[in-house]
Amino acid sequence: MDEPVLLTGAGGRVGQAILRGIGDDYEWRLLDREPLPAAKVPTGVTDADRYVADITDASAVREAMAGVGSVIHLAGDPRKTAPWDSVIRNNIDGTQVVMRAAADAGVERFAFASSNHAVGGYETEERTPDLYRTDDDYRLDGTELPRPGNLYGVSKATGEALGRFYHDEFGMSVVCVRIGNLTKDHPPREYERGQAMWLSHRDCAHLFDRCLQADYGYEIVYGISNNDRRYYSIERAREALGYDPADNSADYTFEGEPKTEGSGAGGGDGPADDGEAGLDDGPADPNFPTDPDTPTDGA
Ligand SMILES: NC(=O)C1=CN([C@@H]2O[C@H](COP(=O)(O)OP(=O)(O)OC[C@H]3O[C@@H](n4cnc5c(N)ncnc54)[C@H](O)[C@@H]3O)[C@@H](O)[C@H]2O)C=CC1
Ligand SMILES: O=C1O[C@H](COP(=O)(O)O)[C@@H](O)[C@H](O)[C@H]1O
Repeated sequence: MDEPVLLTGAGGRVGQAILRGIGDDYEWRLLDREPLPAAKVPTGVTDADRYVADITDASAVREAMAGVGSVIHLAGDPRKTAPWDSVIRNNIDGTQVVMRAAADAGVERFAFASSNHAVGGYETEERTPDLYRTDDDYRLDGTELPRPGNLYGVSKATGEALGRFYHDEFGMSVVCVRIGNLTKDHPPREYERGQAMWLSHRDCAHLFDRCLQADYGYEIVYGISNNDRRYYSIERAREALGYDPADNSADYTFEGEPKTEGSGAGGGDGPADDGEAGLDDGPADPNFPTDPDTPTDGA
């Protein structure tokens, strides 16, 4: 696959985890409404391949989309407390603009950053906190109906429905990745839910790499590491995409320290953050105030 890959939201946490892991493997078009500092851009990406644009700007998105073979669409408001006006604009309208431009440009593969919050409503009082524990065998596998627990989750479920539409009507291959909780170097600290849905940086890069390589029609998969604690199945991601995660939150203490000194996470494969030097995390989007109850440590 030699055509460029458009990455929206390239300057954010997920975008940087992807670029740190597979930044040298593709010809990128990077789009973000915030200008990307050099430290966030892989070597080899020219100024001409960097787009400072809002995803609701259809003509700017079409310009960035010209000649693109695949899209990873991350840009949006990531806050679970995001108000309706923001999710309507950034997550729903923005996703419609990006998917429409992709379908019109004949894009082959489209990976959409959905979220655990599209199904947060399954975490009922009766099921929690047992759900987050190793000995509980309840699993969501992507075939269940969306059950958002907030308006942000509604916007992600809507993005999944838009993907279904663009697959059925335009033949575009679409994978919706219900991302869990991405943190760098270690799972979320002292947070059972977060440890059950941890996605390490290297597993994140590997998963989106598979989204760019595999053959699929329309898929909904869960984007978490190979955690012992889990209530999301990763079987569909394995089968449909060839996802083979390396990390497991069980390799860390509840406080986030590696259990085996010197081995890092993943059973001796080196530290979980084994990405390229030169790219930094940077702040999350300055336009969106941080969720008051979201741990930002290590993200
Ligand atoms: N970080 C996580 O653990 C999870 C993230 N996600 C989803 O993954 C995607 C990326 O999330 P993060 O990287 O954590 O967020 P982030 O806030 O760190 O990055 C988002 C990036 O998108 C850009 N952006 C936002 N709205 C835009 C717009 N209208 N036009 C152009 N650029 C825009 C921002 O400038 C920022 O660089 C989001 O869609 C989020 O909902 C889903 C589940 C978990
Ligand atoms: O969709 C998202 O989910 C993660 C995990 O949710 P949380 O409620 O356990 O914090 C969140 O950290 C991230 O900001 C959000 O985009």
